[in-house]
Amino acid sequence: MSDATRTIFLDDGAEQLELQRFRVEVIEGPDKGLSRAFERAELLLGSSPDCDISLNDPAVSRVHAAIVVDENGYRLVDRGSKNGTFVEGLRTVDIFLADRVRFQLGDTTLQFYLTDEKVEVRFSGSDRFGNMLGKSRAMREIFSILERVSPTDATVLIEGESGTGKELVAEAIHLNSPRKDGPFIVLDCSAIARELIESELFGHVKGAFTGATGSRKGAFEAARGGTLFLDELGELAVDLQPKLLRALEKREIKPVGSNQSVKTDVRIVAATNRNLLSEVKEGNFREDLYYRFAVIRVNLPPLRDRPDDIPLLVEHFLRQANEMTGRDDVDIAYKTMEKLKRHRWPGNVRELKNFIERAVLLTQGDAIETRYLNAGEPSATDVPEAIEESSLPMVETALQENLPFKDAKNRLIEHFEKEYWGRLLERTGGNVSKAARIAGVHRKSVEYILKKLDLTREDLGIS
Ligand SMILES: Nc1ncnc2c1ncn2[C@@H]1O[C@H](COP(=O)(O)OP(=O)(O)OP(=O)(O)O)[C@@H](O)[C@H]1O
Repeated sequence: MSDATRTIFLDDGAEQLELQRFRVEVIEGPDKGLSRAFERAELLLGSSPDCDISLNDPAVSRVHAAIVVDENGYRLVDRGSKNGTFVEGLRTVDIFLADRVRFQLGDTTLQFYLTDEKVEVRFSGSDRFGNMLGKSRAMREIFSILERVSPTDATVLIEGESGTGKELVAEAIHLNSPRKDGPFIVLDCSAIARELIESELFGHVKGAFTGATGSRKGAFEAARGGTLFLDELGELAVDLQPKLLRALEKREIKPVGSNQSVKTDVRIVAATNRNLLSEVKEGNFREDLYYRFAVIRVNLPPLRDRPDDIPLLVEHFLRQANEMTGRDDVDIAYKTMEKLKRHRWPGNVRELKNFIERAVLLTQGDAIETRYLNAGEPSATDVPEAIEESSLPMVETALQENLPFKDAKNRLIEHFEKEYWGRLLERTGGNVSKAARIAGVHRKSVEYILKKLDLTREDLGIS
């Protein structure tokens, strides 16, 4: 056990890690002079703006290495970087750090310092918060924060890549707050036309603009007594930001076209998959508004950084998929689970959930297979030419309609599935069992897919 850290087990099953605050400084390289102190159980170093120490060094990988703290001490762990992590000229994968140790990532040299200040980090004793599951230390640290902040009225900012569970966290905060019997209103700042967003947020009075034939309540009013979840906050137009700031600070709003203020009664939770601090630096997001939101920040790590959560999630989604498809026999082999733990999951938990659902549908035996899993992130060369060509017009339309990426992708997949099953059933003369055999899926799955795609026998020309 290290002198600088120790874990205490608390009565409610929670753990508390006592550690010495530490500092990392760039000694050599493009970011020379950069120095930051931390009191966290894990932090990331790399060239991605989402890393805790973000380096402008082209020889550094996006997520290059991590500093992980536990009761054994402070470890420097290489995260599969291209050019390696070095200590004293030796390439290292996982090494304990002591005060003043220097290490090298790409062309950057950094130094680790322990400060005299002691801090405590808590991990929940539970592997769920609301409908959110997770047993990794990173998630249990987040659950512990959520357990403490949910019952208050504090504004919370949830950050994380697409599919990491931001909306689920927002919902769980609401359901664990005294406002749980009030409304939970979601406003996706990226999905509303620029000229309508002010009225969507604050409402409008009759005649406020052309087409405003009556007055209408906005999201702040609709969420009265409950929680307002502002999704994709980073997409909010800069000229609307001062109005939102005013609404948060004064706790009052002015509907468009009215000069009377109305007192609000909402708890605000916001989410973003952009790094808002970089948006502040780029001038796309107001600094004062950022700090108004950043009082409590919850940063959901990508799934690839918490493989310990995968078995729990897989079992949960497997149960759901078995129920949904009316099958109760599909299971998972140990080796398959290990493969899933190593996969990179660029679409995070959403992708894992979809994968399990698809795998259950397509599996003929009683164990899910990984042959439907891409080995890595899909690249342009993975796309067969014919699909590439036929999907182009849909991509064009989606871009013209400003459709969010997720919706555009789902539309494309749905289109493909309809075409695929339509043509296959045409070939088999409407024989579902034969189509299932050719496609290599269970007959029940085909019936489920047809129902899901809303394809009737008539559409398919089956008599
Ligand atoms: N920890 C978790 N436990 C159980 N289900 C999860 C977890 N995280 C995410 N999910 C599920 O994954 C899917 C995606 O989650 P969610 O929509 O909350 O992600 P998001 O971060 O808001 O995504 P986006 O930024 O694309 O809107 C949902 O079906 C959600 O229920």
